Amino acid sequence: MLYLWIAPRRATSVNTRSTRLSRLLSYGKSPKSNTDVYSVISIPRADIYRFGEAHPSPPLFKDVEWEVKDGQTWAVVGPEKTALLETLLGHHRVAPNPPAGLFPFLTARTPPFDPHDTVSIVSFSTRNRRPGAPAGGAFYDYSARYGAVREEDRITLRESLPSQTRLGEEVTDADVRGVAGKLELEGFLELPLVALSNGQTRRASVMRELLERPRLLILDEPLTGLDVIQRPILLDLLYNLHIHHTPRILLGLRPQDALPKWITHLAIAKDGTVKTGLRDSLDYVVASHTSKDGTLLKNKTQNEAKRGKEVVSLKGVRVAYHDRQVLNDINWTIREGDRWHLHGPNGSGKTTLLSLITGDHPQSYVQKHLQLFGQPRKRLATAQLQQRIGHVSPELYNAFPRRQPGLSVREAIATGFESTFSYRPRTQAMDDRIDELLAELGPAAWGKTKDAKKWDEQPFANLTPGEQSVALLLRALTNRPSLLILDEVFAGMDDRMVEVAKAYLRDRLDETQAVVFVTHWEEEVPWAGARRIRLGDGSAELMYID
Ligand SMILES: Nc1ncnc2c1ncn2[C@@H]1O[C@H](COP(=O)(O)OP(=O)(O)OP(=O)(O)O)[C@@H](O)[C@H]1O
Repeated sequence: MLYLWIAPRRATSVNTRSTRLSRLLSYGKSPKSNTDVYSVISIPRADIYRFGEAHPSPPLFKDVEWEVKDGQTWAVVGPEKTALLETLLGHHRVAPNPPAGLFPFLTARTPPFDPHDTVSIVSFSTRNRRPGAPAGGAFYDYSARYGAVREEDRITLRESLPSQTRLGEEVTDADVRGVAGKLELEGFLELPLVALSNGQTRRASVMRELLERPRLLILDEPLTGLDVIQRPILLDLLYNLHIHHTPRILLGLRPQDALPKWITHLAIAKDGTVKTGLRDSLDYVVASHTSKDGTLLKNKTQNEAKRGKEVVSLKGVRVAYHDRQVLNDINWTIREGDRWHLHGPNGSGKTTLLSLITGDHPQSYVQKHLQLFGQPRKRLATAQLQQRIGHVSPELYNAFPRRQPGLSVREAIATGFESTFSYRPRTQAMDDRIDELLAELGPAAWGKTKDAKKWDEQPFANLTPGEQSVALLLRALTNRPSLLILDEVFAGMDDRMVEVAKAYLRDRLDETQAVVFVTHWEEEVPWAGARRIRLGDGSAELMYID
């Protein structure tokens, strides 16, 4: 067993504790001196196995030697980083068991802390079920946030916060305001959770964990979905928390995440090994994800004079919730063959704007000018509209059904033909199209040769998060839709999957297909000459590069 110690609940007064929580979360204090320097993480030399797998099955990692000392700042990187982080959470077996426990700083103290109570993870690589979503993996209606909020979705951010820490201490209003302020969430505390944007939701998850006051907080891919302004704010906050031990922080970073300056050490999990050491002593290069050939769009339809027919036309579009104006007077025309990069800070209204185009937003019916595929939105049934749009988004990813055993990968991809979320019988032509897409974008293309043939037969829910993202991209492509909306489409994918998907989007789409690509990472955009539309302060700014 991984966790050897059970900590007795501590009996310190609630008020003293919560005052201390507020104090420790504040900036500008020097770290407390720590004469008892314990190892934070210790794996002297061990192999790591999946639980339940009999000897002599090959280990997940062989000959791991990893020691994280107080005062060091570590990031875990590499294609197998999530498995290494899972090991810290007790999901895998460490053999032999580290004699002082995996976390000597917790277990070597008197009385010891139980890591179950004091080590937490916020993971954006394996996405969590949205609070309020049905248990058991059934599909839920992610468009609920756009209409009248239902009773069960009414829970606000403030109501979703813990009232007690992991160790039973009270979380006060001052604690909540302190953390909300640092994560720029003060203005959202009274909003229903469903109303929060993707970036706001991610910051809210970090907030919840901080209020629970773990002793070690692991953040897997914390920069996913954050805009360029929020990234340094979050990293600064994490660094300050780390040096004050409130709590200690361990980061899991994606290949394209620049290493924060304050990271001193790396653990690289790759090919069944874990290399550890000072960051400069290891051979680790951040992936650039820029287009390999760097050429501008060859597609002639980017030229204004030769642009194709209108696919979407918006004039004077507005969306407001009570006194909160989210979109104000937006004008935008998308034409056949266009490649758009839609960007803007977290909460600027990107998802809202796209939900008008996909017909998910009830206010799409009341816009003065919203023409889709040459017709007013009102004249198009939503189902008919959605069959012409291939759509990937974090909201759709989270809502996609993951019942066990549920849909197979092939069945999940096939739901794209009718833009549904449940099993539909397939024709031979549909299977042929799926085979074609699998050959170009599936496991054989990103180098997973083992079991590649059977990849599409397994349950969708069993895929890794990156593989699920690939399957949902295939789902969006099945119908050769006139409009593709790709919102954070590469989330969770590894380097190779991203390269393959980018090459496909660059070279294999039909000339007439229009694409709206949403990302906070400029380097993810597959086309060097994409048009740009930026949202901010409720309005839009257009940039054409021809
Ligand atoms: N029902 C609602 N009531 C009040 N505000 C809402 C509601 N729904 C959305 N909002 C607000 O509208 C704003 C725009 O949200 P949206 O999801 O469109 O942002 P975004 O640009 O996609 O953000 P991100 O980059 O974080 O995904 C957010 O500030 C959000 O809190």
